[in-house]
Amino acid sequence: MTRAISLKSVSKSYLRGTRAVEQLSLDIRPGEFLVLLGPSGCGKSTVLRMIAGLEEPTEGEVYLDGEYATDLQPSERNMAMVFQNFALYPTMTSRGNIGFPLRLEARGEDPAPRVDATARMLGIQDLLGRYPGQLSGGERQRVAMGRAIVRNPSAFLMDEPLSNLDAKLRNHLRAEISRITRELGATTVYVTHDQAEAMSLGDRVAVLRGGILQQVDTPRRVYALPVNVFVAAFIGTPRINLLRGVVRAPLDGAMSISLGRQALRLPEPLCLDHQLLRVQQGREVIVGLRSEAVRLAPRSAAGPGEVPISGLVEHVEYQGHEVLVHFNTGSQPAVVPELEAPRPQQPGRRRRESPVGVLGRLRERAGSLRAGPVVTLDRDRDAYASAEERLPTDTGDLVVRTTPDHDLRHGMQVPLLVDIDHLFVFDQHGERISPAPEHLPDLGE
Ligand SMILES: Nc1ncnc2c1ncn2[C@@H]1O[C@H](COP(=O)(O)OP(=O)(O)OP(=O)(O)O)[C@@H](O)[C@H]1O
Repeated sequence: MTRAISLKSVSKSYLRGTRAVEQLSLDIRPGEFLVLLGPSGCGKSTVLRMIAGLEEPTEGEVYLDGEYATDLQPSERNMAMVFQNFALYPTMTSRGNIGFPLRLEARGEDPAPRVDATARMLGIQDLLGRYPGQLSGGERQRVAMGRAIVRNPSAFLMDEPLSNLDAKLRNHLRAEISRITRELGATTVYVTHDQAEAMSLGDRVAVLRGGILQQVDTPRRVYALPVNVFVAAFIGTPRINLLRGVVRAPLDGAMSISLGRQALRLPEPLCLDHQLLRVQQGREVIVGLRSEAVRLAPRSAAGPGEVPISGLVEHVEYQGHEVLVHFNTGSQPAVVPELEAPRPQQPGRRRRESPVGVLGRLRERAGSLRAGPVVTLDRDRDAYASAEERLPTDTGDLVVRTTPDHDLRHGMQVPLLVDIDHLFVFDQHGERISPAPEHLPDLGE
């Protein structure tokens, strides 16, 4: 059994006035694996709890299989929840823990056959006689999964179920959760702040920010066509390069986007998306370049759609199979306040004056605006300029992913080719303007 879950303009305010979720509408298809993704405090758990019936929406409605369900008790919804702190009863064996919901639900019925079938599915038959204190973290989480599965629920609601486990186990259980939910065909809503987890698990990913749904789409599409600078920056590792640019569209010359000391000349004939950028002439924009959109190669090697720039090597991060090269291209990074983490420092180099004051103010502003404009360059022009003048630039403004076979050292000037097909342009409010919002290329899905 599986079910459709629909939220219609759902909002939730808590007593002290916190607006945790704002006008959220979402249709989750039967059997779908939907991931709710966003930074801490963006309202993911509140959405999940409203679906479970543990929290009542302040406004809006919940529908299950098309039926009005806002007022249904949690027990009437036939959903199972799995939390990160998989609380098992310490005085019961795994068999007792898994069979517990059945004993409540179907009194007098022998739970053993269903407990055994569930344990087989999870590969934990050998653990049925053990108490929680005799199990590892991963084994305990599997028993907790067993307790959720055994009732044959129509939907699973999972709130960061793997966050207490180490990375290796997390990867392993992630694959298992994916397998089991697909085998059962149950609709699954999974909360995480880990974008890699979201991308690997979800049929679709719903990205939240400040209680507002930003985008819901397949992992491939949220990566390839983020609706705004927040989604672009939240999805993908290393983080997308976001640079401040100005559109130059002279009537009698080639169009380009100036990036401070250098410019990206848009290849001619201009594609439709770039023609549409003409109206931005003279305006500040945010240029988004993923680390794979730039390669280390001379101008002479440029293919169609590749334009040359150059960068000064600031820092080289060896990662074994690949290398992340931090370049200084003389451009100014655009800041996404909620996502800004301290940049790594190079050993032996002193950080210039701390930018905490200005960035702190920007963060406060972003917090008070909640999901308002991400970066308002015009109004914050002075604040941004001063923030950036004081930002440490010794880790570069452009991170490029490459193979380990380049011999790169600090201070080298390196020719780069930017693949303009992978260029994003966002307006001053952080909304994507190129590729144009209505542009939906066939991604072969
Ligand atoms: N019971 C409550 N009373 C008051 N405020 C609450 C309550 N529960 C959550 N909040 C607030 O609502 C907002 C959203 O919280 P929620 O737990 O849904 O976020 P989250 O995205 O799941 O965060 P995390 O990833 O840290 O768990 C936060 O600002 C939080 O402080």
